[in-house]
Amino acid sequence: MKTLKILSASQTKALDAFTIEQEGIASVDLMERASVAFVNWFMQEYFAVQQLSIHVFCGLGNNGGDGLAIARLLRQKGFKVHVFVVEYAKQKSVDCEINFGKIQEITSIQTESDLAFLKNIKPNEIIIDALLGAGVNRSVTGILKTIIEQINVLKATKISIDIASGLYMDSANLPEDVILKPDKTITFQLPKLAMMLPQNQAFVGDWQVIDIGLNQQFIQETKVENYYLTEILPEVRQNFSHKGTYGHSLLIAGSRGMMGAAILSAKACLRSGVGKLTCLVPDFAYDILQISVPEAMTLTYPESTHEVLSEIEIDNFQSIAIGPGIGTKPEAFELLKSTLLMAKNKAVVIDADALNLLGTEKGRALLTLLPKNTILTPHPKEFQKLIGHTWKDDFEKLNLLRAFAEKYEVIVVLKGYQSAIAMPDGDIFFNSTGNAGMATAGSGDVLTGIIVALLAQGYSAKEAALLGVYQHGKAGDFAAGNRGKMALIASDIIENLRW
Ligand SMILES: NC(=O)C1=CN([C@@H]2O[C@H](COP(=O)(O)OP(=O)(O)OC[C@H]3O[C@@H](n4cnc5c(N)ncnc54)[C@H](O)[C@@H]3O)[C@@H](O)[C@H]2O)[C@H](O)CC1
Ligand SMILES: [K+]
Repeated sequence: MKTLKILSASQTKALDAFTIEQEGIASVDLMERASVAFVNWFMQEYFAVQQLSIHVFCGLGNNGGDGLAIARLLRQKGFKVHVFVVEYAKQKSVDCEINFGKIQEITSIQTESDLAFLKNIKPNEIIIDALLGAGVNRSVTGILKTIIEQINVLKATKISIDIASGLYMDSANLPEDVILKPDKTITFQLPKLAMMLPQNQAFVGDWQVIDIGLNQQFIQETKVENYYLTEILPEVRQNFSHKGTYGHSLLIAGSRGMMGAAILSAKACLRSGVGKLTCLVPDFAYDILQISVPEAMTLTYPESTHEVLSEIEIDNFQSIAIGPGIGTKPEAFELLKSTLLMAKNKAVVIDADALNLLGTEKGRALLTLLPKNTILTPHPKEFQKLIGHTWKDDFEKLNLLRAFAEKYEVIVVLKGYQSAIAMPDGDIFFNSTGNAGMATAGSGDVLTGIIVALLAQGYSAKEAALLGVYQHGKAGDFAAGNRGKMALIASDIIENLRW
């Protein structure tokens, strides 16, 4: 498994300082290294547009220093670069001052009347935002606020250095804060927590990490609770294996009008390496299941009663998933309750309607029945129901997610772009795969099928959740590559699973 740690602002500062000390270099040399890394990225991306104007906006701290160094380096490469230094305070940081001294042709901006030139910036030109970086510690005001507001309405491509100016890297901004809205953020060394959260979408754009060679040992030894998951691969399948090696899943899914959910989950499960799958569905759906998913076995229960599970040999199964399409009628509640009572010590996945049922007054009383390390896969609305209230911002949502996983000793996959996967030990992993095409009916049912299959094969709950979410996203990315995000349907995710 490969991850990038997400450090806090103070840890990032300490990493910076440690690298400087350890390598015996001056901080301005680290600034140069970061700027060279940015320019190398920029050359690959924009080499073809060398004749276009680039407008670099610099503040007075080290982010501004980066901007000045980048402007100098881009000019050396032959780009047409205009440099603006916004004099919002009296003093520059030491390294900003040094880079200020190394560059000519700077436009100084002190008042709002200096901003008339902004309207001459054309839509096909590039703006580099080096006004404020990781050092931002208060709401932006005055001339900085005005210039950010005016840059935000320009159509030019905006690229933020390290982080958008005005955005806090590890805490919530005020709703009224003015923050630069970049098309891209090129961040140094490690991703920042702010970049993981939906509320910051407009202030992040597409983000990318560039390596500036900060000290790896320090990163390794730094304790964090947030990670960005960049890769996780399945284990190799053994030559002398048979279907018994890979476990037997029980999938409890489907109801009248929602059998598709059961079928999608079942197919995804079978495409994810499970040895055997049994689907438990209402009696009317027997033929539907048998015809749609011939690889699965089918058990049924009378649609109208909740006396469902008494005949099931629960010990035959290594993993159980419940939820997709089961509906929220009282019978479904009884089905969920009896499943949980039987499933002690089992590897369990809870999704969709099962989450909606748990998210009722009566349902929340069942939370203590969840076997340790149960995997719950809510989207934000379902999670809100589970905890019984909403949150004021995404940072609070993350704290609630962590607290819930710790309290009930479960794993919670909060679905969405960069899904957050919370572990019982308090760690949260953000997924790097997936795309907006996957925001479509049935996508979650597919994820449930994948995860329950991995559990049956003996992956730990943590591995199954991480591997399942990652590969689900990867399949979605292949699918989007084949036919575009808008055309993507949940079945395409199943078709594009590659293990
Ligand atoms: N990560 C690294 O190892 C490296 C980072 N570099 C760059 O350095 C910045 C962080 O620099 P810093 O000087 O700490 O902060 P800023 O430039 O973001 O802030 C400047 C200055 O402004 C003050 N300030 C904070 N908030 C406001 C505000 N709302 N309005 C006005 N002024 C504000 C604050 O007190 C600061 O003193 C990082 O992002 C990277 O771009 C290195 O160059 C390379 C190594
Ligand atoms: K910036």
